[in-house]
Amino acid sequence: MSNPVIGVLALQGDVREHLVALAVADATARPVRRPEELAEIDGLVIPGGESTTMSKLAALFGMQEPLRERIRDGLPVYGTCAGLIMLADKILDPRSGQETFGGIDMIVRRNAFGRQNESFEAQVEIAGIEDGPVEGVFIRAPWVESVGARAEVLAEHGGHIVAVRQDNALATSFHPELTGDHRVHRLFTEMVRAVR
Ligand SMILES: NC(=O)CC[C@H](N)C(=O)O
Repeated sequence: MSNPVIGVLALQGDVREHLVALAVADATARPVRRPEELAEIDGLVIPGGESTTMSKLAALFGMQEPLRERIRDGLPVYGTCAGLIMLADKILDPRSGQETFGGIDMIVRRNAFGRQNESFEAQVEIAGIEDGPVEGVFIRAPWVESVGARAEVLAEHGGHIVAVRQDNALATSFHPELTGDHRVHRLFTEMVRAVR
């Protein structure tokens, strides 16, 4: 079977690293910026960056509503860090006017693990990923305060939820695209294949 086409939302953030990780994980990866491009992809990664800026740019590029709708219709999506925030149905501490795409019934807290200079790496066991823990890179990372009944917690760190899946939506507080270990991207590619 041919590789699934997986877009990386390229409004802002670490797009290039995800494109590389997806290519290693047997996907055809491409940047996505415009609503028309949503018709050409089987799945979408929302990268890390700054969720407040991403929210503004999504509105500016006319992506907010079309993407929200595609996610609601079942487009497989994977959000890392700021991308996790964009997939949350609710932010505990949003900037004024900050919007998300939603898709996962969870409440997130931005910058919960501290500021930039408190960034760290940690071994994270993820349900559904074999062969040991993943090296999680946490950069001004959010955590998930609580999840609704339909969301499944896949990982915790220090007693806080850091990876969640709900149906076709996957989200991690950390950045697996920065480590050279592409098992999380493989998990996502498999999710995309399963619904294609
Ligand atoms: N590395 C990141 O993506 C940081 C996320 C950032 N703190 C935000 O609120 O969007």
